[in-house]
Amino acid sequence: MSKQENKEKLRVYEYAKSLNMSSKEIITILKRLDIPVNNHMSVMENDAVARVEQFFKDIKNNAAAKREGGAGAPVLTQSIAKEATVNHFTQSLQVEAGTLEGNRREGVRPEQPKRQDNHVRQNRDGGQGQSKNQQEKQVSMNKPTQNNTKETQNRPQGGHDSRRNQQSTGSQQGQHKAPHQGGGQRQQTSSARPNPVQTNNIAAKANTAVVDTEDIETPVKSKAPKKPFKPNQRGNDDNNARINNNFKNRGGKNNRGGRGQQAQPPREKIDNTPKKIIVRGTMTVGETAKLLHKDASEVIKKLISMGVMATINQELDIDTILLLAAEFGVEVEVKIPVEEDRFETVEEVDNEADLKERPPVVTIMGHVDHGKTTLLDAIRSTNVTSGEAGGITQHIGAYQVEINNKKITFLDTPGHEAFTLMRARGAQITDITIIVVAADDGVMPQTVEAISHAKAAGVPIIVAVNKIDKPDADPDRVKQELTEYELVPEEWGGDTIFVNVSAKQRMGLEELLEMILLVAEVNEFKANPNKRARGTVIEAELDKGRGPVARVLVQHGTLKVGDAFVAGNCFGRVRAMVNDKGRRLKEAGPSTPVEITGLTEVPQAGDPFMVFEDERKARSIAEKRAITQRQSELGSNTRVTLDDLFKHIKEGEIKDLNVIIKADVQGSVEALKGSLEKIEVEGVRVKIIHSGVGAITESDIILATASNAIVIGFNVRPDNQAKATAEQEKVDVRLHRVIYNVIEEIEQAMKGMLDPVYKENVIGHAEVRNTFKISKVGTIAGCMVTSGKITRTAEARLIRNGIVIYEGKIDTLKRFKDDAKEVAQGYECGITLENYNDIKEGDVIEAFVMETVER
Ligand SMILES: Nc1nc2c(ncn2[C@@H]2O[C@H](COP(=O)(O)OP(=O)(O)OP(=O)(O)O)[C@@H](O)[C@H]2O)c(=O)[nH]1
Repeated sequence: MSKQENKEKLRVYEYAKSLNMSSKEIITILKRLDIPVNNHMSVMENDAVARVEQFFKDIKNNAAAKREGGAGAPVLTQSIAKEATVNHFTQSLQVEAGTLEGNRREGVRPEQPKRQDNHVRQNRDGGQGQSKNQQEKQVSMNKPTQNNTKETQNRPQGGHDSRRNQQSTGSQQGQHKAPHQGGGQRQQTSSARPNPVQTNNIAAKANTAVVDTEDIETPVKSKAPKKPFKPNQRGNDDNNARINNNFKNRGGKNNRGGRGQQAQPPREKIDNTPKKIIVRGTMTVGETAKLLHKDASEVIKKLISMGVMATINQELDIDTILLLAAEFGVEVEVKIPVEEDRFETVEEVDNEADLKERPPVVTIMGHVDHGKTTLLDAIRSTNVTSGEAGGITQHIGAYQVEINNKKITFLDTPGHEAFTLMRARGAQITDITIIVVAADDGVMPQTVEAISHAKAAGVPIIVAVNKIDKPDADPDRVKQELTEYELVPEEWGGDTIFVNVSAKQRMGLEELLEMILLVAEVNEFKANPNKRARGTVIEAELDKGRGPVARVLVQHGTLKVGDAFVAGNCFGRVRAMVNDKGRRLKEAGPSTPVEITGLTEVPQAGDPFMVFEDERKARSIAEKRAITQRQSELGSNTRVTLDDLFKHIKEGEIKDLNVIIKADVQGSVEALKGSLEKIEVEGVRVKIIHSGVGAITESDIILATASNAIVIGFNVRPDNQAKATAEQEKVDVRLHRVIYNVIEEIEQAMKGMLDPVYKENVIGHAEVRNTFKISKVGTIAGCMVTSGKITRTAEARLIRNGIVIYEGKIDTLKRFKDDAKEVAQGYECGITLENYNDIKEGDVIEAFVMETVER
């Protein structure tokens, strides 16, 4: 048999290791199954493996049958039944182990290996003349080690199958006759291993009749043997736990008397199995065993009986842990830790059945003086007179009105800056936007901005054409103008709702409110009121009398007085809660704006808000958030820039490149829009989220921040405020004067080919003093370096009478006969130019390098 073949055989110790069992156990099973086996080095035939596996299956089925027999019994009873099966199995192993050991001691071997094998083996083991038993015992002292585990881990489960297959193709004859032949490198490593035998451990081992030959190949010292063995001592680590268990399974010290024929029942073990464990995620078998107060081997056996072949370091998923714990009769509480300090990112999925309709949250936006504030006031007062009586209207950042027994929440701060600032802070609180356009003024720059902001946020738009009471009001003109921005009225075949109103005369307000309800109905805004509250801070301030005050929009769940909460980096407990009518509330459900007191500090508008179980928890989360924020402020920006655009595209983070265009004239805006929208690279397109004429303003930058956009300025510059904000928010602003350059830059960036900008750097000059023509080499210029230096890798230009007559690379650079990397000023050198020979005395060679410049 060749060495190669030998290596490919599956041996008992390898198979045992793959199951995280000892060779001894496998040998015992093999014998029990009447399969001829000598020792750990015996080759496992296909058939043998199959039969051992069948043996395990039988045990499993047996256990399952027992379980079924006891169906209906509580888990604990079932697991006891199961335990009995395993114990039975262990006991039978013990009996056989005892017999085997007895045989060994008497020098009886089931099958004597060839004498030569022994000889080979002894030589391999260092030729120390030890008897086989001794060697095995000593080897077993070098008990489980990380290497051992690693080996087990590295070998894929069922890895022996492949070996088995290989075996079947090779010669199978004589395997039993010469089990020790070959052995390969691993065996040799074992011989090189120091053998720090601990006498007391030898004694322990001898007593316990353990011959864990599986570790023969582990060339690592083990810590385990250093500890004197105590039968019931639990190992400090899983490896130790396994060793101890091995000892226990074989009877331990107390088995001394019965060694040979009889196995004593296992020592009575104090059952310290916990009633309940808390699981916070996947765990390894070893970790699970520790948590269950079990030996790893016990857990592994249990897993085998459940049909799971696992090694000590194998990860168990939560489902398996749950089943396993049930097998041991242990209750499990699964607590998956969420990143609570980033609670705004945690999406809570509610059952459809728990979701209840909630009032829509509406923001009013539009151009200056088009009547936003007047409209908000009109709606509020309309409702106060027609709706709830009493209460002093409070400004709490938002208010609710009721129409047709349905509520609508209006955010009190009109304007898209506030809206987008909120959005930039991650708060999505608006469900519907109302764009107010004065009928006498028409669409103005901020109208367009407002539309862009609403669209970027993906919020439905209702157009309120205001000031229709004015004599020069022309609502149709407004409709006409808005078609350019894809806001087409329904009567013209579009899907945008237009309502004519007069905020001042309070005309059309009811219709506007009804339309809001209609849009809300279509969009089905819902939330689960029966859970802890989550929302957003709309405003906050420090009140002289009441301390920090936050106006909060509850978005999910119900906020109650007494609730502990986190708002941004602040925390508190709801001391008092007031609504927009000045009424004290005990509870506030979804879409309700409330003013709360009980904070320790003042949060910021747009901060996320969430209730936690107690104030201590809230405090710790707020503190963590403060630290994280400080770190992220120090850290790098995550905004899209053209320079890292390709990376984002590649990583699939970007599907659209959001762009804001500002130009000097409308014509340029249109030209740029048209060309940029045509660009498509790898499925990524340019999306113009806003465009306009005029300087780049802070509002543009805020929109870019909220929408992760880049800003292109064409013949315009950012104003000072915008510049400062762009720098602070790290928004990529590109300024251009040539349309072609804009398009090329964007296209290249999307293709990941944004070429670095190069700058030429002249590093030196050399004057040609002589020329030599050499066949096959060409013209060598004998030069004197007159300034700087000439380097071998530089590019060169040949200058004759001030005119560049050639530009190319330096081919060779020599000092005398030797190649030189560089030659400095004042030294002579020989230079040849790549593919150029027409060099004349008096020419000047200018050396330069191209350097990349940071953009
Ligand atoms: N005739 C008439 N005037 C109106 C109407 N609505 C608002 N106005 C007037 O238009 C002017 C501007 O109204 P505001 O409500 O302050 O407009 P705004 O959009 O809130 O303005 P900013 O807060 O500056 O952005 C005021 O003088 C209002 O009285 C209306 O329906 N009809």
